[in-house]
Amino acid sequence: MSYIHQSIDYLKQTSPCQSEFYQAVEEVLESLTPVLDSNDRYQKQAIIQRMIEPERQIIFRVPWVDDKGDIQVNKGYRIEFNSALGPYKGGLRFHPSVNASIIKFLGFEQIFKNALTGLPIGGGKGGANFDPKGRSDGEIMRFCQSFMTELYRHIGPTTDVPAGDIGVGAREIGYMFGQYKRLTGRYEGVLTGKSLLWGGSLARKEATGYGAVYFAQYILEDRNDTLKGKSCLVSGAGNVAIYAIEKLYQLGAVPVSCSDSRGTIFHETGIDLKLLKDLKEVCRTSLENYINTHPSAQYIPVSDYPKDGHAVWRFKANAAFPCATQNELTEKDAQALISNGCMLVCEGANMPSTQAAVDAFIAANIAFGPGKAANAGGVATSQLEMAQNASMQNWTFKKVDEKLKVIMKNIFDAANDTAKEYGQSGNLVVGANIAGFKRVAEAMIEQGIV
Ligand SMILES: NC(=O)C1=CN([C@@H]2O[C@H](COP(=O)(O)OP(=O)(O)OC[C@H]3O[C@@H](n4cnc5c(N)ncnc54)[C@H](OP(=O)(O)O)[C@@H]3O)[C@@H](O)[C@H]2O)C=CC1
Ligand SMILES: O=C(O)CCC(=O)C(=O)O
Repeated sequence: MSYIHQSIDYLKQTSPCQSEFYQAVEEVLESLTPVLDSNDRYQKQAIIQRMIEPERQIIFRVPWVDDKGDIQVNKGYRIEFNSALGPYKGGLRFHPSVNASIIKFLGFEQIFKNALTGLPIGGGKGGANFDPKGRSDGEIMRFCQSFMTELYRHIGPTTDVPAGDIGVGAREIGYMFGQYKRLTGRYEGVLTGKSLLWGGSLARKEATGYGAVYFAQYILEDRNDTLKGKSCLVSGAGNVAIYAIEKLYQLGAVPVSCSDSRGTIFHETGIDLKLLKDLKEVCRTSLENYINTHPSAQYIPVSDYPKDGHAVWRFKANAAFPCATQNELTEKDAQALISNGCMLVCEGANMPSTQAAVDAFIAANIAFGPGKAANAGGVATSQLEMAQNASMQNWTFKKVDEKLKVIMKNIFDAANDTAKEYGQSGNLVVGANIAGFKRVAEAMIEQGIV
């Protein structure tokens, strides 16, 4: 049995029932075969065994009182996965589906993503199985305060710096920061994605979506093409999807869809971005309401989705940007996109395509930007927020956006050049995994057996 398969077997025995985590690990390890075969230092140093085991896993009770006076209890997580390159860095997800498998897959992806940015940040992730939907502002605040009442002792501006993810935006970061400050008496850059009024960075809110579209632009540039005039399917209707749509418009593309957990909107003439922001950022309501303003758009409720996939990917378009959640794009969806002439898929979300879908894209020579490279603009800009906090500066939007573009170009070049170096030209999955891995592995070797 190969070294890689032994490692995966070991993982399955020691961390049972964590399918998303195995999926993320298998995808990375399979790409590393040529590196491991050509360099036995990594095997001698047990780099893979060390990399797939988090440095620290913190799991805690989050008790809080709802508006009816009833006591609720949730499960909180912070997985401090790898600090070879810097303080643990990665978001917090509040969603009822959160469990150890999901947080570990996200934390594992974060190690390589953060390495690709070239910035001094290690990988971590956290969250809770808390469902913010339908909760009042007071309930959200009490939950966030209770969550931070345990988390605060594990984090710090030079040790572990959480941020947002699904279900965690500026409001939740605000409540958590307030509680951290109250508990520690310190006003410091311990969280990113903060409000612009008190320590946030301009362009952080936009960075993941914008970054994914810049990444798509660099892929196309390399193929002597552009986004101009291209129809684009986008899934999701949250932070990443909204700002991907905004940047697509700015670059002359036509985003024609968005989706939330209840349904999909397809609007052939282009998504009404102002309305989308109003529905999701201001009213926090369902996309169903979109068709009240645009009766010519189509709304497909989840109950009408194909059994083996997501309605959004069954429409015809030139490009696709999955920006909602993991495994939202199946093999059948990939086949539908390919047969409808889609030529680019760029992942704004973390691991949105199943492994079979990724294999189908690579086999069909579709330009494919994997999430850990394409959506790294968010965490990279979080590091720019940390740099501004540490130096007590506020940079302009233009300055941050310019840095973001350069970082995304560097990530594209690193993944593209590494793919070529290992004889897999154009395969950015292999290129990103190897480039990220080597940076972390070399740092781990230099730091000894820890
Ligand atoms: N925010 C960031 O900076 C970064 C985020 N990411 C990744 O991007 C993705 C989206 O995150 P973000 O936009 O921040 O999150 P948000 O909470 O802002 O938005 C998530 C969107 O996806 C929809 N969604 C979530 N879960 C499901 C599900 N199970 N089925 C269908 N739709 C779903 C939500 O629907 P509804 O509106 O109904 O809740 C919402 O529209 C995630 O994979 C995240 O890990 C990656 C890098 C950075
Ligand atoms: O901004 C950050 O620190 C984290 C972003 C994130 O969670 C991610 O890249 O998936």
